[in-house]
Amino acid sequence: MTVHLNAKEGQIAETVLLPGDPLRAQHIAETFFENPELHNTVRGMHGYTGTYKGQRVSVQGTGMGIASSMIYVSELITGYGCKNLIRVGTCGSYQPHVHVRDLILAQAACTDSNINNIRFGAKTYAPIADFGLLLRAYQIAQERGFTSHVGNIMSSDTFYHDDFDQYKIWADFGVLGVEMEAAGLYTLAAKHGVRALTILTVSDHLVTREETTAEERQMTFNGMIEVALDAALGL
Ligand SMILES: O=P(O)(O)O[C@H]1O[C@H](CO)[C@@H](O)[C@H]1O
Ligand SMILES: O=c1cc[nH]c(=O)[nH]1
Repeated sequence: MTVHLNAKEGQIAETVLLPGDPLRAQHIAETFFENPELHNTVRGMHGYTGTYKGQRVSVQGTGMGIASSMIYVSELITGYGCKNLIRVGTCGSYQPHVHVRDLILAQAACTDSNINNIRFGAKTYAPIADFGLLLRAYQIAQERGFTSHVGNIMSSDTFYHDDFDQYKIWADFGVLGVEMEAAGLYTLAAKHGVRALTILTVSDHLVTREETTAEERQMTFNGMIEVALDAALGL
């Protein structure tokens, strides 16, 4: 047990999918896992372990934001020995060519969080995905015919900005979209020498203002889950 997870030793697999939403964790376990078992109940942040195509795999909700998700990522790595961490989340698109329901494979993550300034001071650390996982996920997405974009994203501490148009500075530098966790995940994975990737489904669009429903965000977006699970097979 760790401070925020009450799974027993050995109850969590080396590969863990990480949605922000604990109800998406339940949906993933019930839809994709054989024999899913609930491994965490602390704070209602549900986590499940089962098998996928015969390989043990877990899914753990992380909550929203770098602060919450880094607690779970830290405990999964240091408390349970997890080695392959794949975030499966939603994001807003910053780019006209990146459409709602497209996939983004986050090669790297900018952030407005102070989390890395605490570590690195005035120097800038560049949080990046594991290249092997990224390549596998991209190839699988291509084979399945999913529209996917590989590139830089923004992990923001702020969902509601006072100035809506502030995203344009990032869009001008090619950043594809915005979520709230990947930069923390990539930084911790690098520190501990484990693999990490973030796969996102575009749930809303900052340019066109198109949106999806909460139910769709919780219950669908299964394409990215298939990509994540198949990319981790054999690891
Ligand atoms: O869909 P999830 O994984 O929660 O990800 C995105 O959605 C939340 C904001 O609505 C943030 O956690 C953001 O990163
Ligand atoms: O963090 C997020 C997630 C989805 N859409 C956004 O605009 N931001």
